[in-house]
Amino acid sequence: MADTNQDRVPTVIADDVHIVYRVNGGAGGKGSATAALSRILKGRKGEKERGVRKVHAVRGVSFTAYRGEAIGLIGTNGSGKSTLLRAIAGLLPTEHGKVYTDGQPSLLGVNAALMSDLTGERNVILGGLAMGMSREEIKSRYQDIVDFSGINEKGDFISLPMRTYSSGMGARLRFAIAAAKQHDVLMIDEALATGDRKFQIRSEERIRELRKEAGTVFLVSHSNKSIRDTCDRVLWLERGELLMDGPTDEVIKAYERETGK
Ligand SMILES: Nc1ncnc2c1ncn2[C@@H]1O[C@H](COP(=O)(O)OP(=O)(O)OP(=O)(O)O)[C@@H](O)[C@H]1O
Repeated sequence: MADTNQDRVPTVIADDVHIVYRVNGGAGGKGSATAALSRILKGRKGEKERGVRKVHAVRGVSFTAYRGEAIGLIGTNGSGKSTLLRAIAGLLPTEHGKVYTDGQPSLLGVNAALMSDLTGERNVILGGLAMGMSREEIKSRYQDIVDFSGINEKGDFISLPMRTYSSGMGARLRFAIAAAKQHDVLMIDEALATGDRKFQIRSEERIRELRKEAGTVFLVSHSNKSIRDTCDRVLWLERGELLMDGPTDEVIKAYERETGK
């Protein structure tokens, strides 16, 4: 983090953000056919009685992220990390509060949709086009993307359909595609956890480069080591609330004390 606010350019401002999921048929037995039938017989009633359950996943989170920062998101399972990232990416509406972003944030999750029946090669092209790269740009970066992914280290896998890849190989290719482009705000959800150690080191290096190129990087990870190696600031979420926001070392130490991890 820079020392003063003066030269810092904000890239993401979250202002009292609340995210609520609505789940149909979430309450015990309410998704069953008999429950549906009894609802029809009873007539239309309030949301709760129709079996819509609300999950308040993010509760009043506020922070400002600046250009050049790499920010880690930590917290135990279900604490709201992925939900917050998806809201920043504009994929989820806020119930209350607002998210302001400078430029288009890109969310890279291990579940990012690539086409499993198409070859790795076709997916590199499609992924590049989906990120707004031109065909020429993709062509000129193609080899770098394949080399970075390491997919071809053990043979010519890039010309095979992606369904033949292991989950780690798929995640590496997704990361390599996303990292080929300079992003204003790049958000990475657990991508590093799926690669092997060699690939993790390579991707951590790339995250550092992306930061230098003036973007902001968010990283969700359960690996405190990955967070320590790549981030200078950490947001700790618990039950949807922001428990701590500060320098990596301070926050991770407090987190480790609390969770014993
Ligand atoms: N699509 C959804 N519909 C309903 N509830 C959801 C949905 N996705 C997440 N949730 C709920 O929102 C809360 C936060 O989930 P989220 O995935 O954001 O947590 P997380 O911190 O990323 O967890 P993890 O570390 O396990 O990946 C949880 O209670 C979860 O059950």
